[in-house]
Amino acid sequence: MNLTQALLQALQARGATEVFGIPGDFALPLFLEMQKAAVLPLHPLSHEPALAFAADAASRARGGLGVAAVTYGAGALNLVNGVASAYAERVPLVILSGAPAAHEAASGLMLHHQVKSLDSQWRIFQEITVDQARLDDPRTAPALIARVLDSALREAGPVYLEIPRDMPARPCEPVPARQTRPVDAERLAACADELLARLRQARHPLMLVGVEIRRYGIEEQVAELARRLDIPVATTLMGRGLLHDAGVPLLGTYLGLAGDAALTEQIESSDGLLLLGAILSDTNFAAARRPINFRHGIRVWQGQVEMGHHSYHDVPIKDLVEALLLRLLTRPLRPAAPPQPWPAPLLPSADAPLSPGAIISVLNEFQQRHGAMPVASDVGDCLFSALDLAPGDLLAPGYYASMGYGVPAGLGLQVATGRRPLILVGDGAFQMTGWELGNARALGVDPIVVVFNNSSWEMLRTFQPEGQYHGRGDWDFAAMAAGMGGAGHRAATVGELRMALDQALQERGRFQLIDARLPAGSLSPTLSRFVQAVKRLSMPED
Ligand SMILES: Cc1ncc(Cc2c([C@H](C)O)sc(CCOP(=O)(O)OP(=O)(O)O)c2C)c(N)n1
Ligand SMILES: [Mg+2]
Repeated sequence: MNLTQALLQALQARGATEVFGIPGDFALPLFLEMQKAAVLPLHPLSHEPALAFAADAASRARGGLGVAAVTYGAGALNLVNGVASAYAERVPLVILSGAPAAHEAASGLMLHHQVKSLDSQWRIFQEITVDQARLDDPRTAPALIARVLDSALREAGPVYLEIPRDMPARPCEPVPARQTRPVDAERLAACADELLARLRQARHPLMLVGVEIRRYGIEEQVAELARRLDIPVATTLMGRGLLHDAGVPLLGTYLGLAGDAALTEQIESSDGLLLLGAILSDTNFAAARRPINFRHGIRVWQGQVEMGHHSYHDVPIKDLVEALLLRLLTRPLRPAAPPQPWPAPLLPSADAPLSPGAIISVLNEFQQRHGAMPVASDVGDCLFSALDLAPGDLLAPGYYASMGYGVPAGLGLQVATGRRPLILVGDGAFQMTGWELGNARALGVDPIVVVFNNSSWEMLRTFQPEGQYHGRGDWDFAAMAAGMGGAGHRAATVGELRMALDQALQERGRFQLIDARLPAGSLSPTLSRFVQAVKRLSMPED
């Protein structure tokens, strides 16, 4: 066995099902050994930012590790934004970067792709990953790989492996199997007992769930916990789509002033708010009608459990939920609530012009007729619109909010799960990474893409109408599809969009690109409310 085979087997054992990559001379030996090993399929894309987004989505959609492989310097540094997104969004991504061989590093010459020093790249990735290792000795490589990959899964974050180009073919021992750290049983018991006591004392307990319950694969257990606690559940913006088919009475998504007023009141007035795996971010809580006093609640995040003025450390969320369930065995289990039928969307008339809201109504009606599809959304008003989609699988960088995520994420989702996705993307974001659709044929995937085309960076114009630089011009995206191996559709009315979606669904084997033409200035209802909320919050109370 060589180092590459050992590495790939360890990745596969920890849930990876593919590698997205773009080689370069410092990574060619690694790519050739990956090809020879044939442990994981190797999927090239066109630009490194897409590698990170595709691997991110693969991990979110199926669980386990996502993997992106690049060359040193120009390749790896092109990946930085996507890795930073995975760090912020808590995604276990593995970056494999080629690097100069030991004798090259010792040559004393400035090497091509080098920045300030040969360690510059290492230092940059230290800042955006939870663990790193340089595999420059086959004797230490197995233990280093095991430690770093286990860090990615334990902390739900990206990790960095630097592989000098004289190492991939070196003989190497297998990588040890995954090790999970023992949890202090006494601390776990004390924490679970106090948490339940606080919930029992509360008159209006409520559970607000976030991304960690997906990252640690505990959605089913959390649904059972909600049933046994017999308390209502809501999701944060980032947690939208969680528990949607878990048979719990979901109240909806908390959006503060930008969301449902009754739900906002119920959450902000709860005297026993259990924040389970949710990040305390502005996207989740900035639009609060009144600041939530988390001291009165319980916050479970990144292995910490905060209650009142004290916290328990090293209490993994998965172990905590299991401990709580064990303490609730005596309570009658409520039968799983039937999934709530999503209200039949009221479709505007067929000749009505499109708006973000109308697009969502058509998509909800389309999915009601043909079955739910997983959704990958980019950042822009398409993401705010997506919050009005019927609850379903939704992948989006709602917190880090980098544009360019949607198309690569949809490709990664279908490669990793085989499920055909709907991709929602603005025209501005499509201009960044939409061209990766040209790889759909080679990847064997055929997503249905809806471009929210308002010829503008409309979110920015909403916040700054006086800006003269928000216009993006009239790009004919439908005409561009054929050149990339897909089918293009253009829709300006509700009827045209509905027909384009039905046609798109009928055709398999080619991606479908629907250029949904939006009148200038049309905003989704949720973004309009969000903008009003942010403006209200930024004006000091008079
Ligand atoms: C990579 C990247 N660059 C810049 C931004 C800032 C930004 C937004 C956020 C605020 O950071 S929203 C937005 C415009 C998006 O345009 P489009 O995709 O057409 O969507 P829409 O027209 O619906 O706004 C930009 C440039 C970003 N989020 N990500
Ligand atoms: Mg736009």
